[in-house]
Amino acid sequence: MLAEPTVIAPSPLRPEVWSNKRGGLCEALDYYNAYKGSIYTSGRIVRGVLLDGEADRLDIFSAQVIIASVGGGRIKENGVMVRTQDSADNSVGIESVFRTWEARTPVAIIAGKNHPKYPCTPPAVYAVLDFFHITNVWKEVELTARGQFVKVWRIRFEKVDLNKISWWQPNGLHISDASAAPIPTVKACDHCQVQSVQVFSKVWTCLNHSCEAYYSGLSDILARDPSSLVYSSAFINQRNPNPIALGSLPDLKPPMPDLIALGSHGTDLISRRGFVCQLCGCCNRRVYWSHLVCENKSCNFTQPAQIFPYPLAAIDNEIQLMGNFMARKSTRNGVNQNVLMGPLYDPYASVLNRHCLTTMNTLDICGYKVRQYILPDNMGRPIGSFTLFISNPNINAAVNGPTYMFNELERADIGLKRNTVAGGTEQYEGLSRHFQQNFGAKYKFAVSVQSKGFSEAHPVILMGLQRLIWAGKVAVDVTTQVLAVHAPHEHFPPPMGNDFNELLALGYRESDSIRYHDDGEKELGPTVAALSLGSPSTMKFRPKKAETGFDGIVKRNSLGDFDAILEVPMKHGDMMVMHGSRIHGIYEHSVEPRGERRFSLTSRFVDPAKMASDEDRAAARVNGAIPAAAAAYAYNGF
Ligand SMILES: O=C(O)CCC(=O)C(=O)O
Ligand SMILES: [Fe+2]
Repeated sequence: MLAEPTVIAPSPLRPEVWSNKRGGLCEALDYYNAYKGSIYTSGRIVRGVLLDGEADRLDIFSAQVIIASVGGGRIKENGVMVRTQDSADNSVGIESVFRTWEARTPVAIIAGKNHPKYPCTPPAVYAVLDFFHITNVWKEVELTARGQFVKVWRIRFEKVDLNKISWWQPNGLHISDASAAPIPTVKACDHCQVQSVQVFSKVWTCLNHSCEAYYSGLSDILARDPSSLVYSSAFINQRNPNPIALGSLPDLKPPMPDLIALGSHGTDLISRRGFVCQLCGCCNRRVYWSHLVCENKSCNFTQPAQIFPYPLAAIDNEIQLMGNFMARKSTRNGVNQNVLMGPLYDPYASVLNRHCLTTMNTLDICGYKVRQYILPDNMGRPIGSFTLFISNPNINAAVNGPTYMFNELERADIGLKRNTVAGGTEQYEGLSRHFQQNFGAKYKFAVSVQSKGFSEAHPVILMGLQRLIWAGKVAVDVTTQVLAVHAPHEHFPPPMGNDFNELLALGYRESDSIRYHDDGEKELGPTVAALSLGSPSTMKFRPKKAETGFDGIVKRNSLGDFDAILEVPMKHGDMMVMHGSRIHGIYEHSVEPRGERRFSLTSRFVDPAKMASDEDRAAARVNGAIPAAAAAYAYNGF
């Protein structure tokens, strides 16, 4: 049983580093990047340990010594986690603990607010204590709340810097001179000859759990009164020689990264890390594209992010690499091998399932190479089209063209931010990987995205909107004509109908991507168009898992998901149009940027008549109205 929490006073000292969000720790601290579990390892060495509600009766949380348990299966019983199994000797966690003990490297310890032995009022959900070194690791027998005996690993940590007052217990026992500390009894076992320290107050026992004499002398106490087993004060108060030079410790409170010195251009991985606020110590995630903002509501730290222009030569290089990747893939998939397939020969896609994609079309429209793929249902009936407008250097370099738009978006702050993913509490709140800002009518994406009216949008948004309206209409016209000749069918979607009244701007940094999803929200018109700016990406389609009609036509992977049936590159200046609402019932799509700075502008028609509230309808009318200023950017392909 865990001890009843007692009323404890706040400490007069504050932690240097803290967070109310697990994601804040993980994004800001190199020594704790684990979203799950209590141990963070890298290179198979423990860098950080998080101690929270799952503490045991014998765990110790004192000013300079921490004793914690690791491993063992637990289940939740009456709201409390109860151990049900012995801790394994060969788990990755315990092996890393032994390796760390041997390597004598520092371990940062973080206290969670639910630790039952917190010696002061927890100042935050998570508060970093300090760096510790491991002094002992041993296996103990513990009586669980279920009345079962299980074996658990215990680790004794000692603070590295014994001269620093511990904020969590400033009045606790601080021993600064190891030679002044008591020395616990150490004895060799008569049976196995292995030396064990006397950990318990009552009696010495052999702690070698593979020895027959393990726990000898304790079985009586365990059977009669296990709660009388407590640690010996000499064992707790001992101070071991510190193996770590203070000057070699990493920063407990890392400084703001010097991105210029690191050679960062501003959207690479090194620049995406969160940061520890130098004013208040809060661990922050990188939430905004163009700013660093402290997430502590009572702190006002904010700083513009350093994002330098991304050279077009770098984008060309990324296109080259993507081309190599896709060529290898298309050779493997046989996409370009089988010339006999005639009209299905496609030198562009790296995945193309010929049994699935029955019609394909290549056209020249206003300088764009336009490729169209018809998507079928599982009976082979066309349900929609995917049209790609492939741009070229002339189109990209034109006045108000893609290169101008890209450069403007690099400089402007259009409000891009990561939004919270539904479901989590504040403590475990998840953020989308990429950055978003919606314009026009409200669009409920997987996450709820803030929306601005087109009248307050940056001119680039209006330029994008005009281009997408043009591409949408052309793609729908081509689809209609092609199908009237080749595959007239009642299942095919109706024409576009309404102009777009919504535009979602997305920003992707290095290694961001958007996982498989559909754009099938019920309020949406049948057409979705997107303009790609900057780094290239690949877009994939696959039938949804439940579409069993595709079995035998499309392979499934080990998770049971279908393989992609189509994968195409989208490069700087390219546009794509998905037409046909049923596409989103049957298929899902994903986008994987293959470079370090990409913006996409996607437009849809969100039908006010299908919105949930009058308020949303009114907002859609106001925000979705295209302002007169947009006329300056009207686009007809040239
Ligand atoms: O980034 C893109 O090009 C498309 C993103 C997408 O699929 C979406 O916004 O739904
Ligand atoms: Fe999408």
